[in-house]
Amino acid sequence: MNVDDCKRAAAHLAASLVKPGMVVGLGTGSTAAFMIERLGERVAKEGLKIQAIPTSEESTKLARAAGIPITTFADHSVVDITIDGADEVERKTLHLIKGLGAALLREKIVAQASRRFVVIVDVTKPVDQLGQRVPVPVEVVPFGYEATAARLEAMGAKVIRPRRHLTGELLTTDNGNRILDCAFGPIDDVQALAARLDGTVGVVEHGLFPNMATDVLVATEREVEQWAP
Ligand SMILES: O=C[C@H](O)[C@H](O)[C@H](O)COP(=O)(O)O
Repeated sequence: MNVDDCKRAAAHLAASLVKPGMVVGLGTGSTAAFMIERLGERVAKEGLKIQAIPTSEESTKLARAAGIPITTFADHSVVDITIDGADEVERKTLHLIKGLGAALLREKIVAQASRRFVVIVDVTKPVDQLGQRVPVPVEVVPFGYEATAARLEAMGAKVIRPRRHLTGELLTTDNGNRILDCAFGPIDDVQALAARLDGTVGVVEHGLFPNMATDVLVATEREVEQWAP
């Protein structure tokens, strides 16, 4: 199995957890895209009746193309299940880093409103310590982002600023903000760092998701392992 086959395997197992009548949070990214495609197949072939809250404009487009009915928090304050990818999963704690796809703010809003938050990853994502492989994406308001970057650097981050598209164009999130990727290196106390980022002026949200996943499905070459906190 290549990486895409692994992502698809985890995505399909997660999609099988969705039951008729559920409000479903749709994550963002390449792994979540396989799950959206699979849910679309279930809607078309089994007549599965669900309503979905996507976590990005990109996932909204995919859901519409797949024929999945969309709803909003105006009609549903609680989400039954959210299925989303991640950039790193800490093996011992199941804390996550998310947001390399710039969708972290809506992803966190939807995950926090969910009864169950199922994370789907391939075998490249688990790490011993968060921050080991990827930076922490931090969504900041455009005004004064240089000052915000300086604050983040004072907290020990090497800040790559601000994120651009591959074309070189400055990235604007779905919420009109910027992303500063903050390399902290291996993070000893994820919750303490999350609290400091929460308290930083100019920071809208960050990609640390401590104690949020209720299930992590990790696809290896041979099977999909199911981890729980
Ligand atoms: O902002 C993006 C999200 O947090 C994604 O869920 C995360 O980057 C994982 O994406 P992928 O499944 O493409 O590796």
